[in-house]
Amino acid sequence: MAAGRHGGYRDYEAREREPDAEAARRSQSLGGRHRSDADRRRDGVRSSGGREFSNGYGHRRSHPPKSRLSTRLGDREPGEVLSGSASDDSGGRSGRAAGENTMSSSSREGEVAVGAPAAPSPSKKRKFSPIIWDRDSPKPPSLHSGTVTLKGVVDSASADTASDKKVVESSSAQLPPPPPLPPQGHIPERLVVDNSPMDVDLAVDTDNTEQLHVLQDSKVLEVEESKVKEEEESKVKEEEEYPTMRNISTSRWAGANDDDEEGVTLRKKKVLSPADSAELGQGKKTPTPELGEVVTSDMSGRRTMSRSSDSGRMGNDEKEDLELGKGDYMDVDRGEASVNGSANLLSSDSEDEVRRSETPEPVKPAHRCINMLQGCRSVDVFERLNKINEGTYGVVYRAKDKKTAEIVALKKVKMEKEREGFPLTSLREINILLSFHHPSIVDVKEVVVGSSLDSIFMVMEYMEHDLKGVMETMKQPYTQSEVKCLMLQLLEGVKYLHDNWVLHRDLKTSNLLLNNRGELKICDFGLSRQYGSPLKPYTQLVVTLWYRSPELLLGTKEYSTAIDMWSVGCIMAELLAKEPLFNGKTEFEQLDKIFRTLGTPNEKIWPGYAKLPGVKVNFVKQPYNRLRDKFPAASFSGRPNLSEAGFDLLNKLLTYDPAKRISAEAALEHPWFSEVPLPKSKDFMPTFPALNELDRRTRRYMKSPDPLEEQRLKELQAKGNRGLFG
Ligand SMILES: Nc1ncnc2c1ncn2[C@@H]1O[C@H](COP(=O)(O)OP(=O)(O)OP(=O)(O)O)[C@@H](O)[C@H]1O
Repeated sequence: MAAGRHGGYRDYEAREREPDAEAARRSQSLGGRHRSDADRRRDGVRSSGGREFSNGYGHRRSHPPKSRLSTRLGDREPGEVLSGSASDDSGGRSGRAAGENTMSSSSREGEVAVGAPAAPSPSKKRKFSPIIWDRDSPKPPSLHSGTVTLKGVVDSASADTASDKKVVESSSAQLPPPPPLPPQGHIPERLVVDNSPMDVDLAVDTDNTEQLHVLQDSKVLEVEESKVKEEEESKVKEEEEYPTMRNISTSRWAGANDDDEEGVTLRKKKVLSPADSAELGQGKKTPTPELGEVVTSDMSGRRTMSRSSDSGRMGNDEKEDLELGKGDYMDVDRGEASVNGSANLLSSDSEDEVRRSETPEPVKPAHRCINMLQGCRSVDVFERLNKINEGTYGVVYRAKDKKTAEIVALKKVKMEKEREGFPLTSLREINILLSFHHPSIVDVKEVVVGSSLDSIFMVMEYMEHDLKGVMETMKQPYTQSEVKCLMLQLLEGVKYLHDNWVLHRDLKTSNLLLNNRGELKICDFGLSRQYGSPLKPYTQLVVTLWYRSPELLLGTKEYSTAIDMWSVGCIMAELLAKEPLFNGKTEFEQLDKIFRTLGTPNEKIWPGYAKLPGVKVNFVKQPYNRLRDKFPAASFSGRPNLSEAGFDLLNKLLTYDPAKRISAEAALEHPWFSEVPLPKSKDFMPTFPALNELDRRTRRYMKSPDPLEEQRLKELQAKGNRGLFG
C-alpha cells in the first residue's frame, strides 16, 4: 500500500514549495529531460517509471516515506464561494485574450433566475446534467468544432443535416472535414458480433438463470426474432432521439504510446504505428468498434473484451481471433462485418445509415446473436481489495487479479435503476474506453461479469488518485511547472478525444486520475456519447456545474468541443489556485460568478450571445475582466502567480465565444509550455499516499482525523475483507 511506502499519514509533512527561481532553475536543468519527455510524448511512449529522485519538495515517485502530505487543507463543499473579491483593476489583461472577453459597461445586477434550460427533475441520481444537446431539436448537429483538427478519417455524411450545415456556416473557416467513409468494397474485419447490445435487450431478469448460464457458459445469447424487430424499431426511434455520434463513427486507434505495454496479445490483430495509421489515411481509418464488438485489440492488443475462460482456454472465437492478424484494421469482424457495422454503438445515427448503405452488406445471420459478454471472465478471478469510490453510474473497486497479482480498478455498472436493460451510458463508456487508447485516457482492459447479468464490471488500470482527492490533501497548490505537466497531459487526452470526435462533457477534477508515476488520465466517459439524447431527469445540480461553459449555462442549442475546453480552463485555474474557479450552486449563481470575474459578455465579444435563451435574464453588468486579480503576475498575498503567457492561455481557455475559444491542439502549442519554468517531467511529479487504497470512510478520516471515525475505522478493519464485489 502506498501509504505504507510513504510512512504514517500523520507523519506527512507539508510540502515545501520551492521558490519560482528555484523552480526555474530546476526546470532549466531538467531541460534535456523535459525535451526527452516531450519527445516521448510525441512518440506516444509512456514515460518509464520507477525512477527515484529527490528534488527537495519532499518525495517523488518511488521514494519511500516522507510524503509531502500533511493534514487536510480544508475541504470545500460544493457551493462554497470564492473569497476573491477582485479589485476593479482590469490591468494585466493580455491583449488578445482581453480582446476576446471585452465587457459591456453598464452595471445592473440581475436577480432573476437564469433562463437556461429547465432544471432536470430530481428522479435520477446524476449529480448534474452536463447539459444535453438540443433538447428540442430532433436532429442535433454533429460535433463540430471550429478548432478541431481532423487527423483521421472523416465521415462524409457528417455534415449533411441542416443543423450540421448551420454549424458549418458558423465556423466554416476552421471546420474539420467530416470523417471519411471506409473505402468502397472494404469490409472491415471485426470480431463476430451480430448485434450491438443496443440491439439486444439485455434487460436483466435475475431469476432467469438461463441467461446467466448462457453468459457463463460462453454460449450465444439468442434473441427471438420478433423481439429483435421490436428492438430494431425502438433502436431506430432511439437513434432519432439520440444525438448522432456521427463524428465518432470511426475512430483512430492511432494512439501509439503503448509500445511498452505488455500483456495479453491473443487478440492482437495488427499493431499500427502512428505512421501506419497516417498511412491508412482518410480511406482506411479504423472504424470505431461496436459495443458488441468490444473484443477489441488495439496497437498493443491489450484492450480486449476477454472471451477466454478463466482457465485461459481458447474457444473458437479466440482461435479465430488469432487468425485475424492480417487485416489492416485492428478490430475485425470476420464475415458479418457490415452487419456489425450497422450496430455501431458510437454511430447510431443517420450518417451511419449512410455509411452502412455504402458498405457491402453481408448476409444477415439467421439468428440474432450477441456475444458481447460471451466468454467474459468472471469477476471471481479478481480479489476485491476495497471500494474506491461510488459514482453516479458505478461503484469502483480496487482489486487484484488472482492469477497475475495485477492490481486493477473494477467499475461495477449500476443496473438497479435500469428498467430497459443495460444502461446506455455504461455501454457508451465501455465502448469508448475499449476503443480508445492513449496515455491520457484510462485504460480499460476487459469486461468481466458477476454472478448475473446485472453485474458487469469494467476492468481498468488502477490509478492511485483522482485530482480532486489529491488537491484536497495538498497543503499548497501545484507549482506552475507541475501544473504545466498536468495540463499537457490533460490537453493531449482531450485533443485525442476531439480528434476522434468525442466530447467528454464531464471534465472535472474528480474525473482526472493520477498515479504515482506522474501520469494523468481522463476517466468517466459515461456522458461522452450522450449529447442529443433526450433530457433525462437528471437531478441535483452540484459540483460539476463549476466546469460548465457559459454557452451551456445560457442554454445554447449548439455546442462543440469548446465546452470541454472551458472545463479545461476551469481545471487549469483550479490546479493553480487549489480551489475551484467558479463554484456556483445554481446555474444562475454559476453565471453570476463567471460574469463577475470575466466581465459580462456582450454581442460584440460574443456574436450570437444576445440570442441565447438565458440572456433574457438580468445579469450583473461587470464591465471588466478581473481574472488577473485572481492570478496576478507577482503577488505576496498568497494568490497564485501566473506569467503573462500563462494568463494568456487561461484567458483563451475561458473565452466566452466558443468559436474563439482555444482548441486543445492550439493550447498544446501555447508558449506558456515553452517558457521557464518548463513543464515538470512526469518522473519528478510529486507522489501522494494512495488514498484509493483505503475505503472512503478511511479516506475521509485521513483527510479529517476524528476520534470517532478512527474508532469506526478500527472496527471496519477488524471485520476484514468481505471478499465480495458489490
Ligand atoms: N481506474 C481507476 N482507478 C482508480 N480509481 C478510479 C478509477 N476509475 C474511477 N476511479 C475512482 O472512482 C471515481 C468514480 O469513477 P467514475 O467517475 O468513473 O464513476 P461515475 O459513476 O461515472 O462517477 P460520476 O458520478 O462522476 O459520473 C473517480 O472519481 C475515481 O476516484
